[in-house]
Amino acid sequence: MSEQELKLHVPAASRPAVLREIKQREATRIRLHAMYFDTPERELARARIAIRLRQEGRDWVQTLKMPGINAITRIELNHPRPGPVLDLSVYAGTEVEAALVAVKGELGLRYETDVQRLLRKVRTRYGTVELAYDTGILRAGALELPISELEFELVSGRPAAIFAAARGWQQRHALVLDPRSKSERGDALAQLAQRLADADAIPGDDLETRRAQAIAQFWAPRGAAAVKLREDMTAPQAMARIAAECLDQIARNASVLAEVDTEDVYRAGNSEHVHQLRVGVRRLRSAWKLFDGWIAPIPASLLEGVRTHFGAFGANRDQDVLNETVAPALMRAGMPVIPMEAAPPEQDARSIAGGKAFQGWLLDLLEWSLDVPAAPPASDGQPVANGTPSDAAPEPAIRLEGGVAGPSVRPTIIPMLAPEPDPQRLRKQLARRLHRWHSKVADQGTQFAALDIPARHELRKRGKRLRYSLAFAESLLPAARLRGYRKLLSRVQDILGEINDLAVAKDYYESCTATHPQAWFALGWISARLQELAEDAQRAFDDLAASKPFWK
Ligand SMILES: O=P(O)(O)OP(=O)(O)OP(=O)(O)O
Repeated sequence: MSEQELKLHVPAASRPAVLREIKQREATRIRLHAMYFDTPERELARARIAIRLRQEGRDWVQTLKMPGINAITRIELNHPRPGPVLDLSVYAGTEVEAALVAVKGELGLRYETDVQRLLRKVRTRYGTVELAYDTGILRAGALELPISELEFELVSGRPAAIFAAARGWQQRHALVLDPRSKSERGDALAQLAQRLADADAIPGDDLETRRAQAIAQFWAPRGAAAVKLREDMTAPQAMARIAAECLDQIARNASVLAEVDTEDVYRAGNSEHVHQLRVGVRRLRSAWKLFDGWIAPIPASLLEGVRTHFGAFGANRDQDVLNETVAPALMRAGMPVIPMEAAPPEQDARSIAGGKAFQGWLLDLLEWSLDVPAAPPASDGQPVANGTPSDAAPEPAIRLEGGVAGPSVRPTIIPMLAPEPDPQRLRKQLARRLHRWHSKVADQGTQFAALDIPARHELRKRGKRLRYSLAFAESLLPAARLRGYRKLLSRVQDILGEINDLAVAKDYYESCTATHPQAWFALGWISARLQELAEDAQRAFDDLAASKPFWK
């Protein structure tokens, strides 16, 4: 059995209004106390399995959950139990038997949840959704985290029903998408409890620092993860897989920035989360370009949202780079202190990340990514590129035409068998496009010294797009050739990145020379460094242009 569900965090300020709205219609209240099990080595969590025993009112239910085919689907096996007795024999002969037989360690209680759940059904035109508003505690050892979330589970109809319901609640109450299940949070909390216990066990006066490091690790930024594509995937399927990965990176960093676990207690979000969120957005935009023409055009609202939000986070990022990278380098080089801060960006990262506009965009993106539409057939009747709409009628194999004026009716004959798709189509398409992109970057790059600033900026963006896209296609391309190429490309990117940071800093220091003459020091230093970097960039591009082809 599988469940389709979306979860939104309810910030403290929104709780009274959410509660009021839930109670407007008849709602059922139930107390849920769940115990989750794993081995000391976290073998179940590593296999992405969660097993719990839960007291639901008076009943006991044993549940196993695993990830399903997409971000909102999970496989769920439920077994009523007479009491708090975990019975693994119920999984004999099921799809999880092999995974459980492989578990070596002894299962034990690892973390618990204690939740008050309010349940209510909502009907939308796409189907019925059950709302569950959970408030309570997640506990692992001596550590606790609050639970405050609204879940939307599909009861009947299409997944669009989940989004139709969730969108309204999200916009009315400023809710925040949180991709983590309770079990994922619980497992991470249990690991933190263990790390803190380990830190305490080692004597030394840096105990506080070690504890602080362990705590910060719990909310560590979510970097880019590898994507595995299969040769037999269609372009929309491949795009969906890539989009899921990018969205996860964006949403997880955003939820830390929105302080979903830490409101008013501890500041978990920092500049690295902003950076990684933006990396996620850039990867997504690169993928959109990579699949351009092979999938249906990206909806205008998604494109517009990406521009606005990326820009807003970008202003925060620029300031972070200035404060954390460029200014310290200038101080090291001897610049006298400038007693002035750059003006803060219009909106800080935390309020953008938790804001209704950005969170609404995330929901739209999630819904789109679950079922990426294929490219519409071109006017000649052929699907564009890799677009193979599954529900479209097959193209006619024979057209009967005749008569001077042409027949009034054109009968269509559908072939008995659809033509066999090329099993390597996706790989070939990707290799061809990446090759083209490489040629363009290499051609422009070898002229680097002669390019003006906007052209260099454009080239940097192309380089990034190529790098992220290569990473997406990596599982289908020859690994050994790719390794060398990737190194050359990231060398180019590092240099261009520094050039970009300095260009931003230059604008800032130029703006303050009148009031702070020390800024002249910064400008002199920056221009000398930019000169060096331009020479490095030229060399790096020449090496890239001379590299062995990665696409063959
Ligand atoms: O009640 P469920 O089965 O939806 O499960 P949950 O206690 O909400 O946990 P999760 O965050 O894993 O869906």
